[in-house]
Amino acid sequence: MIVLDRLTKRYGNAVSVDQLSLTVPTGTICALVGASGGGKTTTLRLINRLIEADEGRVLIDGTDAASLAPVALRRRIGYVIQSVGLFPHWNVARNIATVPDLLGWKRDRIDRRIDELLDLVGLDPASYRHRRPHELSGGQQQRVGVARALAADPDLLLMDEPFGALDPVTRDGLQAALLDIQARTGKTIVIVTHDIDEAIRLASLVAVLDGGKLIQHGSPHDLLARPANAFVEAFVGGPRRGLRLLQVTRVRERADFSEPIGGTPIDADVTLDIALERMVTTGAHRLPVYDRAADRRGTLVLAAIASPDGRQT
Ligand SMILES: Nc1ncnc2c1ncn2[C@@H]1O[C@H](COP(=O)(O)OP(=O)(O)OP(=O)(O)O)[C@@H](O)[C@H]1O
Repeated sequence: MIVLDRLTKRYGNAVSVDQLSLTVPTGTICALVGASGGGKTTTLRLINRLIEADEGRVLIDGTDAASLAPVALRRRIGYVIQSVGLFPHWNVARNIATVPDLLGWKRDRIDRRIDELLDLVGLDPASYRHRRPHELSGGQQQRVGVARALAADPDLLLMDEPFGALDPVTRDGLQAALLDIQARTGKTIVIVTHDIDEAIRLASLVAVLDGGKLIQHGSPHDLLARPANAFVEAFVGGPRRGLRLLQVTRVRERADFSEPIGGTPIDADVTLDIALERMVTTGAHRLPVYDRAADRRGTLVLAAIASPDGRQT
């Protein structure tokens, strides 16, 4: 678990991060979002002490980060940035081995770890191990950046706009890869993004920052359903808030399990946007639903999707 406790950073008279308190439970992906200059990058850098706080503390599993030596901190926290920051004259393997080398791991352990990580991020070790960064696409470089950050098996991964510069298809693939890595490793991840759709897809906890202050935090559904103020409302949704709500609400929450109908069912675990898409493309106003977890069948009607509180009218 990571706890930010009244974290504050000033530059001259300007406050970049202002009394920021936030708890990120272990195994959670937390997205820091908000307008440009809101203090997202500064917060990330305060967590791994690339910059020092003027006030407040960062606790990593109960330990004050200020009490950890820099090498210990680097081992516990992986860091991925948009420009990747791979060393251009080192090959992929050596780039990934940066922190294990620093920690004095034995050669064969490092080699095993490099192959394991390349597999994890979806790059074939035999083809990519010896390439230099300029022989990789932007998306492949970003995958190597993630592998490097995970090399010493840190508890916490900090990612600053990691997929920001990539085309939508590559970005989509890397988001899926990150979700898969998180599911397999259970890492705690804090990611800065400008892209609210990325935050909604990846994070179970979204923190909205403005002027260095935490304006609201909660699940994507919380923020979309109950934005705390006009800033959050405009930021998380604007004219697409209703559509995004469909992306974070599951069919099971709106289906009626008392009256099943026949036909090929839709999975109760999929989100309402998928169900609506099926209704639009097939012209159906009701869909059969199957809830695998409870082995029950039901029905989803169009009116239940449109109703904000889930009641059918
Ligand atoms: N080294 C610095 N010296 C002076 N001011 C700084 C410094 N670093 C950041 N700031 C200021 O702190 C504020 C927060 O910056 P920060 O980079 O954390 O915002 P951000 O939310 O990450 O923005 P963006 O989305 O544009 O990357 C900004 O007003 C910025 O100008």
